[in-house]
Amino acid sequence: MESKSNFKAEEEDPEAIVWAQKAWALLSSVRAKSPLIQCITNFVSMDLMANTLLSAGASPAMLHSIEELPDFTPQVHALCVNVGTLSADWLPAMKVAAELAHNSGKPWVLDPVAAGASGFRLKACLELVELKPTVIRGNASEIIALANASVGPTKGADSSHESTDAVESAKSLAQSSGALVAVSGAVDIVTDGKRVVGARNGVAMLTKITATGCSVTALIAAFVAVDQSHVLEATASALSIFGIASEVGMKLAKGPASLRMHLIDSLYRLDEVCVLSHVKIGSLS
Ligand SMILES: Nc1ncnc2c1ncn2[C@@H]1O[C@H](COP(=O)(O)OP(=O)(O)O)[C@@H](O)[C@H]1O
Ligand SMILES: Cc1ncsc1CCOP(=O)(O)O
Ligand SMILES: [Mg+2]
Repeated sequence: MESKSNFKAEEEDPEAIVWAQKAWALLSSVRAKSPLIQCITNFVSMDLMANTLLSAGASPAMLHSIEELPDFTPQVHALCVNVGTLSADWLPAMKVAAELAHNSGKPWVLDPVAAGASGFRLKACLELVELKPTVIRGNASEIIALANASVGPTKGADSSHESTDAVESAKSLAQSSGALVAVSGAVDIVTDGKRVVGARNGVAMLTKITATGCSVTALIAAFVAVDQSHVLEATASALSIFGIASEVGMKLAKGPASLRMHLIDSLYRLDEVCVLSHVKIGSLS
């Protein structure tokens, strides 16, 4: 473990140390407050998403029955809606939950999985965007499809673009929707339509584990839940913290399956020295 005395970021880049301190403060706040995060998500991601939230200190509830929403959703600290295994019978509950969260002043985060894969999915995602998500987090292809409102050649849940290809799409989607938009990739990009911030943590092998994108979206919901007034900072910090957990986990992993395990263990064990010395967040504009 590095010692704080070896840490030179403060002398080298004052902005970097401010970001690192923010990320640590937000992770500490999630651990202290243990926000309740409702997840309406796909069948593939339920396990990893719930375990990601638990290892970060949050409290997950994978609850999607429309009959329960009026009682439950107003009580949560944030909502995560993910359309990964969308079917027509799930969409009404997603919309009702989004409206309940919005009307209760609770943040909600949209993951538009494979938004451009079909007309049905694109229309559903655009209708959800109308319901005022606090954050939209997708890969580059998903954000480009949403910003252009277009179905196109697709790799399904995976991206066929680099995150840097999607900066203008992300800015325009943020401006048109009022949401903070995050594009994941080798560089995670976060924009409110004016500011653009990049987070450069993470390992490429995350793309070989299904549902890591879904899980980092839920982690964003937990970070925004504990600091609703700084959505951009909370989103960039969640992306960076998840990336750091993967970097630490990668040192012990032999491949995707063991990285999945070490990712969760590392997220649970991250300490201040590790976070302060690993955060790589900075302005891109
Ligand atoms: N080339 C890469 N290098 C490092 N981290 C990456 C890379 N690609 C994606 N990631 C990370 O993997 C996680 C999932 O992102 P991504 O694969 O883009 O989402 P999705 O699974 O929704 O397509 C994010 O934490 C992201 O930062
Ligand atoms: C493979 C797959 N198919 C439908 S949802 C899903 C999981 C996608 O997870 P992620 O977007 O995090 O890779
Ligand atoms: Mg995804």
